[in-house]
Amino acid sequence: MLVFPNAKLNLGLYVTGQRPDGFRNLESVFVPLPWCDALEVLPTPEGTETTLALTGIPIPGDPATNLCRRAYELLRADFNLPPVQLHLHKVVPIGAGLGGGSADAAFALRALNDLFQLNLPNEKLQAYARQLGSDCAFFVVNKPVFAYEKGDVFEEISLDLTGTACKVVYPGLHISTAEAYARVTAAAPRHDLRQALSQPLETWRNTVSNDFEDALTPIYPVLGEIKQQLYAAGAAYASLSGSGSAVYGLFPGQELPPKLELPAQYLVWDARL
Ligand SMILES: C[C@](O)(CO)[C@H](O)COP(=O)(O)OP(=O)(O)OC[C@H]1O[C@@H](n2ccc(N)nc2=O)[C@H](O)[C@@H]1O
Ligand SMILES: Nc1ncnc2c1ncn2[C@@H]1O[C@H](COP(=O)(O)OP(=O)(O)OP(=O)(O)O)[C@@H](O)[C@H]1O
Repeated sequence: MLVFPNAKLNLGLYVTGQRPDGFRNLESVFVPLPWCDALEVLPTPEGTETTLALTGIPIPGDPATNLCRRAYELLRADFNLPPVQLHLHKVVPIGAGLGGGSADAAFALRALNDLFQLNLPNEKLQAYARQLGSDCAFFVVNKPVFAYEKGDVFEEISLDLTGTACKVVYPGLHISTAEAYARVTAAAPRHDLRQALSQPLETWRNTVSNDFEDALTPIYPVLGEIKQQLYAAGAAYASLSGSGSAVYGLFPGQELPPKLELPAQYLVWDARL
């Protein structure tokens, strides 16, 4: 079975409080971004080892702790799954705030559920996904949502950005999520995100913000420079995604986003949502 785990964008993000479990509460709107990895899951005969082949962008850390493998181990513990061959081709940048690793985990759960006909409903898959990371549960249903608590409890919203031209710029900075959270002071949300995002996209610039952007831009000025370039090129809205370092711009009404003069080592994704 071959699946294509996609990334996500955060439209606004407020870190709203400290939780007893050490995590933070947040409020954010998540939307799918069709920048994708590829993940193949094949059953192998009993008696063989489960394997994980990794190609594409190198993933830091021990492959034994790769989120695809952890997703498999989680289900195997409960469902006595046969061994599998996993092959992850990594395309979405890491430490980018795009949820790429989380998507790999959630798509692995979904693929194993389908392949072995486990018939787990989305609520059960989300419960497994939450054990693998706060962002993972979003990718089970993979539709725009207002997310709260750890970013893993959702309320449906009617927000349709389909067809909107979008540019995502990854400047090659790997910002660890834990480091980013450590730099943000929790506070009450400045706006009701659902209300702000129901207004025309051109108004979001004044109402929709990301607390990580405010905390990280003084340390990594390049984030502010990219955002300024996106606005100068005609973006109606531009922001850091999640805890960065990817910065995106939305260009409604345009076929494709304009070209930007950017250093050759930056990764750029240009397409329509
Ligand atoms: C920044 C976001 O991408 C916004 O969508 C997410 O909140 C990050 O989610 P994630 O990458 O799945 O994060 P996790 O793997 O669950 O946690 C990584 C680290 O981020 C911090 N963390 C994460 C989520 C959260 N609600 N509060 C936190 O404080 C914790 O220090 C944790 O050890
Ligand atoms: N399949 C995977 N893809 C990417 N990173 C993975 C994967 N499996 C495990 N990891 C680990 O997760 C770390 C990336 O997590 P981090 O939260 O810093 O970045 P991120 O891109 O914002 O994460 P996420 O993609 O989960 O939102 C990597 O350094 C790597 O060690």
